[in-house]
Amino acid sequence: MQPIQLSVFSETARLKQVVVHNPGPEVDQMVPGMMEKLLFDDILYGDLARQEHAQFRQVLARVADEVLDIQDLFIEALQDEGVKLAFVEDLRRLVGLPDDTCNLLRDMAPADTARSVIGGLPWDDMPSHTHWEEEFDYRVRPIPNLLFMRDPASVIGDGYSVNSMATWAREREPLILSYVFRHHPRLKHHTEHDKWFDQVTPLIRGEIKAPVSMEGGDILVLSHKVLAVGCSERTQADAIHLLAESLRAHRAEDDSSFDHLLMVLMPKKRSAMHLDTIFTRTSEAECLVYPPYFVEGSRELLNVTSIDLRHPELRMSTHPSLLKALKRVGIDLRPIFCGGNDFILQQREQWTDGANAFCLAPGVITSYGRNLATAEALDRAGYRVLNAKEVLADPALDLLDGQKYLVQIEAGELSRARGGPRCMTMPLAREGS
Ligand SMILES: NC(=O)NCCC[C@H](N)C(=O)O
Repeated sequence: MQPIQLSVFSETARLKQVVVHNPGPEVDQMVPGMMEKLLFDDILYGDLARQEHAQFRQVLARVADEVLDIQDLFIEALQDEGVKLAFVEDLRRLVGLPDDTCNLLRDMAPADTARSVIGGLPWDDMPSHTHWEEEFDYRVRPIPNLLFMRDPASVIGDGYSVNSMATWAREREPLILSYVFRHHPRLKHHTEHDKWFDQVTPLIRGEIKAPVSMEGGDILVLSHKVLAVGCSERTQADAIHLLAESLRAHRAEDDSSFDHLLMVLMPKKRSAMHLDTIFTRTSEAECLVYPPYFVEGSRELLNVTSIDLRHPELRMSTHPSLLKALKRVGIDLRPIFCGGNDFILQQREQWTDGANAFCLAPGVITSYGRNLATAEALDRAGYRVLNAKEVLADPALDLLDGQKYLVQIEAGELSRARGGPRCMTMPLAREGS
């Protein structure tokens, strides 16, 4: 197996390896009484969600070298019996599983352990009439949000972060990612030195009681030198400071690392749960934005605190907006409006992840097809708008021919889980970095 060198110094450079997760049985088990606690806005029609996700993966594969599923990587990591036993023990410490459940997970083949941890494991005698309202009684509960691979871990430059989730529903996901980074045959050459952030390991060891939260949707690697991180409903300022400290310490050893971390002060609300729900980069010169938060003159403009990572002591400055702060560090982006110029469509399409495009290569993005006003705005900005079916039916179409493209994917089901295309991906490596 060819080792994978972590390398993400850009939001736009051509994708090499990217990790996703096809929504499995974990989404089929959801009943209305579970939705709110499990952070979905509806129950999904699983088969259709899987068809949509398959189309999404095929679009990614038109440009990326490899599109990997986290479940496969997890199974491959668990092939080592010692790793499997250690994982079950850490899961027990993290969430307090009873002994007989741990024994079951230990005795399973790796694929079954992984399937149970992700898809859930009911009690043998679970009554078929169970009415889920408040109680969540599974032997091992399902983790349907793993579909949003962006959030539980992040590759930042040539290192990674094991994130810590703000909600109970997602607390198990980073442990899976931590095991994949540390034990997968293609990734395990990376050491602790390459890990920027991890609250999960100290929590399991009893070294900390309450982790500070940070989720990957808030982390954008905008260049070799600049990161933007949302201080949001899901990511706490203390976590961002820990990340900044870690990057700064690394920089002291090797000055090729990041110079600036721009902390975007976000409203604490579900519609803008992560920075990537309101701002994504689409090309070297452009970004998609939810206008009220980024456009000069708006009363809701988001302020930015810039942390200078080049100095041993903490140096911070404040800026009125992200676009201005970026300009000061040499990144001059033209905003394209999610929802176009109509303020009702801006709100509607932001809610359905119109601002959450995923970049496959500079100027080549994929987004949800339902956001028509956003597509029109991209069309006006010179993006050739195609639907995924047309693209996939035409093998001669070269998305890397130098034009700008928006490939619209079908996502009537996926969008009900309240996350968009960028949320569904975790790049491991992009080109040229
Ligand atoms: N980066 C993202 O914005 N991820 C979307 C996560 C959606 C998921 N249902 C959640 O609420 O965590």
